[in-house]
Amino acid sequence: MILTVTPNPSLDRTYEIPALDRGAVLRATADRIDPGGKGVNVSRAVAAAGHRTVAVLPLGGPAGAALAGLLEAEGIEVAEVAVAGQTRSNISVAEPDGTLTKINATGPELTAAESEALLGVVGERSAGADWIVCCGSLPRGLAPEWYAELVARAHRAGARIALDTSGRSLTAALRERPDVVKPNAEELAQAVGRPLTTLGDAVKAAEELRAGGARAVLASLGADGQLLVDDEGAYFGSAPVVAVRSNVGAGDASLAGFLTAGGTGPMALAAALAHGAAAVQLPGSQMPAPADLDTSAVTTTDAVPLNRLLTEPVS
Ligand SMILES: O=P(O)(O)OC[C@@]1(O)O[C@H](CO)[C@@H](O)[C@@H]1O
Repeated sequence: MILTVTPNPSLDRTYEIPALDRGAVLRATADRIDPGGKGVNVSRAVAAAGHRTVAVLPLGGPAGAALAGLLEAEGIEVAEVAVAGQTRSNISVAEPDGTLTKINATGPELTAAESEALLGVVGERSAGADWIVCCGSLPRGLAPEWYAELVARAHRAGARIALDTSGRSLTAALRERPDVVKPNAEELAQAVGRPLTTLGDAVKAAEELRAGGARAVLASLGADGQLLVDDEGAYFGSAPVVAVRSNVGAGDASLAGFLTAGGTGPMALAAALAHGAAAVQLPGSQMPAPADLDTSAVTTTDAVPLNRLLTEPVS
């Protein structure tokens, strides 16, 4: 079973439009609502692959109720902490050339009691979890060390932890030795405080996160591919994408693929790549089902071309 924790979930609304014209009234050619938040997406991809998952969520107001309803319709068990604030709605505006503009709301402020209740529910639901997957931004009211506390408690309960967050909440959690952290290139650069221009820069940065406490680093590098750095060494891989439709949730789909494929080594990296490539070719934050995956085109290598320039360098 994979238990996901999303402290700041959302209803994700996606509007497809011909072109983003600032200041104009724009008519959408298509729109959709997805249950959202990074851990929620991991649960959706895990469920789509036929594995058991439970999503731990603070939920409040009509958007919170709608989110729970959408997840239940996808067959995902929700472990809810009722909160007084309103669950947020996040907006994506997608253009035909693959450009995506996203507005993420702040979300509710959690009280100290709600924050503790959330940790409590994770503790209650951890029994039998193969992985506890902690994802996304922290809502107001939760200290940057909240994930560190969660990782410490989950390790005491014997579970493996995957963490996908950024900034201070990522760096503060490293000391508790999360089993996998999953930054994107920007988050990796931010964590080490330097630009990344080559694959070698990304490997060095991942090693620095490992020196800080992370046991393994799965880094998504956009169109360049993904990097896995763990005790065995460094692996790099890529998967071709025919046409980008929406990259929202692609990193979450990758993480789900990685974990359901064992959560370690090059086979799991290949699964992460196949899931990420499938997700960007689907609308909104739709998660790929097994039929969407094309594993034949994925390549991985442990001979990482360190001098290769990143197509989207982070400065
Ligand atoms: O504001 P956060 O927590 O950083 O990110 C939230 C979010 O952008 O992440 C998911 C995609 O990864 C979306 O479903 C959701 O809207």
